[in-house]
Amino acid sequence: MSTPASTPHAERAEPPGSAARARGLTKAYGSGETTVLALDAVDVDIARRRFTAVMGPSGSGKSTLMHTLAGLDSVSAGQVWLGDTEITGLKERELTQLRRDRVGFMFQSFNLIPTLNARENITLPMDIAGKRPDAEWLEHVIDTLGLRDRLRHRPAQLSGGQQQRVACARALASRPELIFADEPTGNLDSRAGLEVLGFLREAVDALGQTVVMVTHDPGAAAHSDLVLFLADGRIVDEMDRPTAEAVLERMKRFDVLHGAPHAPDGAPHDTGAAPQSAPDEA
Ligand SMILES: Nc1ncnc2c1ncn2[C@@H]1O[C@H](COP(=O)(O)OP(=O)(O)OP(=O)(O)O)[C@@H](O)[C@H]1O
Repeated sequence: MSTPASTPHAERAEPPGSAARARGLTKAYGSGETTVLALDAVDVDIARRRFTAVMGPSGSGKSTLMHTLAGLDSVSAGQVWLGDTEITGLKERELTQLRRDRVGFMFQSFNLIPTLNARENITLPMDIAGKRPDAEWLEHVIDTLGLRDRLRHRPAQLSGGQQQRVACARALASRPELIFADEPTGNLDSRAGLEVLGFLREAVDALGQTVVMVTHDPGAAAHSDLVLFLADGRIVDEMDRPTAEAVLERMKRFDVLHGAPHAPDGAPHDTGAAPQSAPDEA
């Protein structure tokens, strides 16, 4: 692993401020009586070079928040900026180009191409865009993710964790301003999951990237710098320097509020926590 001082990134000065920002971000699905308000006037700032986790009960709007911040989904009202560029109102073509240039994505399914080897998968988005990778940066990402001796392997010849590392390298390869990760450890065993979280952490600490991760796992959220908690389409709380225990306790308060019909073992949680009258409004 490289130290921050030795990275090519370290010399690159970035403007301070937010990597992404939203004001009054509202997303409604459907119309009339069947309208679902997935996001309800959300204000959020995603700080540069930080690892932000997004948590909340099922249906609270986590994926919708990520998709609208990334410009993958339109908004019903409000404004979204990626860096200094307001993306709400951009035409689809401009948006596609902006996403391609400035955003990296990691999803639960790695979406690797089976017939391409690891290196080809990593550079595929840039190849499609007709862009040449920054060679120094690419080699640095490959070494940081420990993929040097796996570059000629095809996905089927790699473990799940290695495949996810390739997906991580692919998200980093174009040196995006912002990486969105949706449940990136969801399909992995705990060891491989920890590896991926370590690499996302490394991407922030050593490579100076900005990461936003949606997760259901308090242990995964504990790798972040800041956890945003969503409930019913609103950011209702946040936690700096989270621990798994503190995040779990906070999540249990949602269970109390929502009746927790589906704990992992099929039984409601016995939280022992006092019911809250209302979540803390941020
Ligand atoms: N395409 C859609 N059409 C209609 N309703 C939708 C659509 N996508 C999401 N919703 C609704 O919007 C709300 C927020 O959904 P979202 O997927 O953002 O929640 P989430 O917190 O990511 O949930 P989970 O943890 O279960 O993945 C939910 O009530 C959901 O049913």
